[in-house]
Amino acid sequence: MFNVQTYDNIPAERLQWVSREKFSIGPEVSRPDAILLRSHDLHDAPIPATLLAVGRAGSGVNNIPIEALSKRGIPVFNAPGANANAVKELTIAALFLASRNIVAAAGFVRSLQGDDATVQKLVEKEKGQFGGFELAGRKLGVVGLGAIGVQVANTAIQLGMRVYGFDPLLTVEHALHLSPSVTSVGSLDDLLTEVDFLTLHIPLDNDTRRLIDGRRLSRLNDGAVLINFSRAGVVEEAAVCAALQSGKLHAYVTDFATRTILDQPRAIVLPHLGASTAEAESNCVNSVVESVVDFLENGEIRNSVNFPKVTLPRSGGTRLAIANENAPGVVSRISSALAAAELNIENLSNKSRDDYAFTLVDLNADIGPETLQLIRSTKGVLSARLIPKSAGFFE
Ligand SMILES: NC(=O)c1ccc[n+]([C@@H]2O[C@H](COP(=O)([O-])OP(=O)(O)OC[C@H]3O[C@@H](n4cnc5c(N)ncnc54)[C@H](O)[C@@H]3O)[C@@H](O)[C@H]2O)c1
Ligand SMILES: O=C(O)CC[C@@H](O)C(=O)O
Repeated sequence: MFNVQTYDNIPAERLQWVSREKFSIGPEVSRPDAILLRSHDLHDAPIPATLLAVGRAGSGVNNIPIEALSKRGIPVFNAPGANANAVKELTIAALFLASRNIVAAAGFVRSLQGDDATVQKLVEKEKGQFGGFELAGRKLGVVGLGAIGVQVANTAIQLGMRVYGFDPLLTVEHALHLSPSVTSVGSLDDLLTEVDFLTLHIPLDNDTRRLIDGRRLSRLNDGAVLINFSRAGVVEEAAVCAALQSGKLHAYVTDFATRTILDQPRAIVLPHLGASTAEAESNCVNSVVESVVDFLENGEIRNSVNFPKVTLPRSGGTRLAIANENAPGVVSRISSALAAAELNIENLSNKSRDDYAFTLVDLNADIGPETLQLIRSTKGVLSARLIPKSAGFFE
C-alpha cells in the first residue's frame, strides 16, 4: 500500500480510477510515499523521510524545492501541456478585456441607478470613455513558446494579429506546432520594440525573475498591454505600476493578485484562474497521477522535471530503482555490489539529465536487506528502493 498525501483540494472524484487497495489517498494521509499538489508551497516544509515522489497537477513547479528533492533522489513530476488550452483561452480573453475596456465598462453599467430611460440615457452619454481598439493588425509578442505560448501565438494569428515569439530554449516539439506565420525573434529586447501587446508564458526561475523590468517596459510601444499568466515574480512590480501610471502601459492583465497591483486602477487582476476549468483540472490530475503511480509501482520516470525519462519493461523479477549522481563510476559500483551478493542483472537502464541520473535494475533473484543497504551507501547513490514483483497498476 502506498500513501499519497494531497493538498489544494484535489477532488477525490478525480482520483476514482486509482486502486484504493494499493493507494491510500487524501489530505489526512501521513507518512507519504508521494505528495500530490497544485500551488501549495512546499519550500518551507520539512521533506518527509518516507517521501519518494512529488506530483504537481499543473505546469509550474516554483512552489516545490526541486534542488533539495533532487539531492535526496526524489523525482518531481508535472503535467506538461495538460492545462495549456485553459490558459490559452483565458489569455485570449485577456486581450479582449484590455482592448475593449470590458471590466471597467461592465462595472460602470452595473453601478447605474434609475429606471430604463435613465440608464439608457447614461449609457449613451458615457460609453465614449470605454471605447477600445481592435486586435486585428495589432502586434503581439509572446515570451515563452512552450505548451501555452505556442497555442496563444497560433490563436492570435487566427484573430488577425501579427505575432512575434521569443524562446531561446524552444523545443523541436513545440516548434513543430508553431504556426509558420509567427515571426521568431532572436532577442527579447528586439521583440519588445515591435509590440503593442506582450504576453508572458515562461516558468518562474532564477533566470526569469523580474525579467520584465523598467528598462524592458520602456521598449514597448506607448499604450501597450502587458498580460501575465506566468507568475507574479516574472515582472518587476514597481516598474509595472510606474508604467501604468505614466500611460506607457494601457493595461496590465494578471492572474496574480498582490496588494500593490490591486491598487492600480488599470490593472485587471484575476484570482489565479488560468487552469481552473473542469477539463484542465481533470487532465492535470490524470496525467500526473499516472506518472506518480507508474513511478511508485514500477520505478519508471515520465514527465519529471528533475530526473530523466527512464522506462524498462518488467521482466517479472525484483527491480531496484536507484537515483544517483550523474558521475563516472556510479553504475559500475552498483553492479559490483550486486555481483558481490551473487545477484545477476537481467536488464538495466540508466539515463542521465544534468547532474542527476536514474537507474533501473532487474534482478534474477530476491535482494536482501544488507545488499539494499550496501547499494544505498554506495558513493553517488542518492536513493534506492526495491520494487517487488508486481502485476497491473490500475484496476
Ligand atoms: N495562470 C495559471 O493558472 C497557469 C497555468 C499553467 C501554467 N502557468 C505558468 O505558465 C508557465 C508556462 O507554462 P507552460 O505549460 O507553457 O510551460 P512549458 O514548459 O511548456 O513552456 C515554458 C517555455 O518557456 C520557455 N522559456 C524559459 N525561459 C525563458 C526565457 N527566459 N525567455 C523566453 N522563454 C523562456 C521554455 O523554453 C519553454 O518553452 C508555467 O511555468 C507556469 O508558471 C500558469
Ligand atoms: O493549479 C492551479 O490552479 C494553477 C496551476 C498553474 O499555475 C500551473 O502552473 O499549472
